[in-house]
Amino acid sequence: MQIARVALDVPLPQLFDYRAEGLNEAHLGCRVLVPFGRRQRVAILMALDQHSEIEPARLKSVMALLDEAPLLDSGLLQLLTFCSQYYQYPLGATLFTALPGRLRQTEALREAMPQQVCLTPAGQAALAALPAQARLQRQLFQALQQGGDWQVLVSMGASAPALLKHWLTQGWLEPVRGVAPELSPTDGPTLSPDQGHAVAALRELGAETALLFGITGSGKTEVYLQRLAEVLATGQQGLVLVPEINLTPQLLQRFRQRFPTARIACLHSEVSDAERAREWLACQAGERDLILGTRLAVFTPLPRLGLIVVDEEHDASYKQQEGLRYSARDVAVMRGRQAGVQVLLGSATPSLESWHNAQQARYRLLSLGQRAVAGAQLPEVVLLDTRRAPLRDGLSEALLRVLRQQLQRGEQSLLFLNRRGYAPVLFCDACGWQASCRRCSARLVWHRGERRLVCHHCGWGQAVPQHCPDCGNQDLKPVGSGTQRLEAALAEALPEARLLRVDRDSMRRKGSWQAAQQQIVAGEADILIGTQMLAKGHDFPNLTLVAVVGADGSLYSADYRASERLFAQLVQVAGRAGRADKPGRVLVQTAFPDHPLYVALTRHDYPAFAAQLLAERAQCLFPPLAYQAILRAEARTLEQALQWLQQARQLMLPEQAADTVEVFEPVPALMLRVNGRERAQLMLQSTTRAALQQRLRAVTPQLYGLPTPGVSWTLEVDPLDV
Ligand SMILES: Nc1ncnc2c1ncn2[C@@H]1O[C@H](COP(=O)(O)OP(=O)(O)OP(=O)(O)O)[C@@H](O)[C@H]1O
Ligand SMILES: [Zn+2]
Repeated sequence: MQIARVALDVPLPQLFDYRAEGLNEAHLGCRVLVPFGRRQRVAILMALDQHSEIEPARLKSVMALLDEAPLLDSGLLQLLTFCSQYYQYPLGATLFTALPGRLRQTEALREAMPQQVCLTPAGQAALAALPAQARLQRQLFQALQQGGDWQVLVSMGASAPALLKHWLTQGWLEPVRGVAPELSPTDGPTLSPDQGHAVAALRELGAETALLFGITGSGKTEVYLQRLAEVLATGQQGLVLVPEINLTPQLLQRFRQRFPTARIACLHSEVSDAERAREWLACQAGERDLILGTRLAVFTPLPRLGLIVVDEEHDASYKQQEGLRYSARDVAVMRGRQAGVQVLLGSATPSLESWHNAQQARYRLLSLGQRAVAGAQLPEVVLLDTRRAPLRDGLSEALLRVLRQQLQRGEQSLLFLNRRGYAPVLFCDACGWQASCRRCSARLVWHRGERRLVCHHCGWGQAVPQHCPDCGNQDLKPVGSGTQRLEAALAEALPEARLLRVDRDSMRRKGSWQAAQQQIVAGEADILIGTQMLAKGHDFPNLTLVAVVGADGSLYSADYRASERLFAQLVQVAGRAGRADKPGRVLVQTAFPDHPLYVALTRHDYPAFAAQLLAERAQCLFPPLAYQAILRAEARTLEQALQWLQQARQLMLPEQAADTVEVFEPVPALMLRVNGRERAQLMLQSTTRAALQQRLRAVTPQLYGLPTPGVSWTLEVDPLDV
């Protein structure tokens, strides 16, 4: 009896056995339909076997084979199997994460058909002697002599679809791998010496990983374009990953302009399900040359892959925060290694992980030290000491003065504050009451426009109370500033300025961000007020001043990654100033002007700052000098969560004292309550990745066996937020 071992999209770590006749090795990676519980489900065929642990009487049968050719080729299966093991996430759920939503269901079958087919030699032989009365078959055979469009062929007769599918399964037809059009990229600018050196080095490097460290505006994108042109010219596919917020129409435009004849797939969160499935299949059929996408695009099937680029490789959005908690950057590096293609990571502020790898010569380091546009300089960074300057609504008089000068000169300014809403705290100074969320251990943020208090963690909200619910005091005070408050204060102080606020609240409607960008480029706004949405990757030529306010809060955070992030953020936002011919300036309002982070910022010295952070991490044994995994549990009460983690810890403890994996005590999470559930976590840590992986592999399967009344748990490898 033949057994099919299949992967299902369920939160269980094993594969499932079914009886299956008529399947063979060529079907591995195809989808099949199987009964599961009371339902039918789509599964992926992973292995064929003659034996099963399940008694024959209890084995159910595969109901149908859904694909003619594997949906996941052996390379992707290998990559996803690795991800499942590395991230300790069930294989089935991992595979289904990689599939576009449509292809996880049976309905998508029509779309899974090839676009173009042609006869194989076997097909030529088998169909040459068709009897005269088989009219439709003869017509199809005739039409197929030149190869044919699937949609046209299936419409030739009522039974044409069935016939063609049958011929496909017989191996008489095969999908036509799209023939790449003549690729003639338009010319880019003459490369700067740094850029030229980087491109030459990458050409020599072969299938390794390189870190392109280039200051903002140094022309990293130009280096990617150059390398992609070379790769595409040899008929290979290029995969470019960017953070969600950077995948703008402008960026796509830049790629289209350079590669006018290339077939470009654009995969991001606003692409519809149907579109995503279509593009995915087109990539798989080799009918796309260039793939521009966000995190999830790292799993796109690419039979002719020749280069992977990860732009802004330090960006936190490459990390998936639910389900399969993968880092798309790390998966890209792994994919490159498995597929034997080069991976190019780029950033002005590399993650310490990548920087460390480059220092250790695991990655090849390439640097761009100058701005690309002739004459463009890095902006001067000036610290505004607020210790002696009173702030009104978060703004100092010195800052207002500079903003006024900017207005007179007709140049744009950007005010950066990474906190939306009006004020982060609503406070009663009679009794000390603060508005806080009922379901989270978080304060409610006052959104003045909507007259509401909103929790930024769970979304719960309420109307702003007229008086203090504890003591009745009517004089409730907003404490601290969000973007809305800055906007209101500026409207009062500089009534003649045209203000534009850019944050997740003001840009909620689809298309509004795009409209705002056009407005900025057209010079229809004088002062931009924004969160990190405004910080990244944009080129606004008339923007000459960036002012940073309210950044001090992240300097002394409990999260050891906070200062790495703040630095990256400030370099990014500072990099928006003076990108064209006018020089730019950056002002930072701070009460800690001697802090090493700000000092490094004024000197534009990422390497010095990185060296200092790495020294600190080495001292405390934090990543990248150690490897971590976090086991999180949540329940109605903290007690339950901690208890479950205690049991888990017993399983996880090392058997020998010499073991290098540390398993810490469970502790309450920094944000204890979210959405009415209480959370706790325990950390595993080791100085070697292999030891940590080995321990996780040994114990994770047992976690599924622990009793979990009311407790839900997740395991995260290489967590970014601890
Ligand atoms: N060799 C060159 N000669 C002239 N202009 C160039 C050259 N390379 C890039 N540029 C221009 O310089 C500007 C910045 O380049 P690019 O966007 O590639 O930089 P980047 O390093 O990716 O920037 P950032 O990381 O700050 O977003 C762009 O307007 C680009 O067209
Ligand atoms: Zn909440």
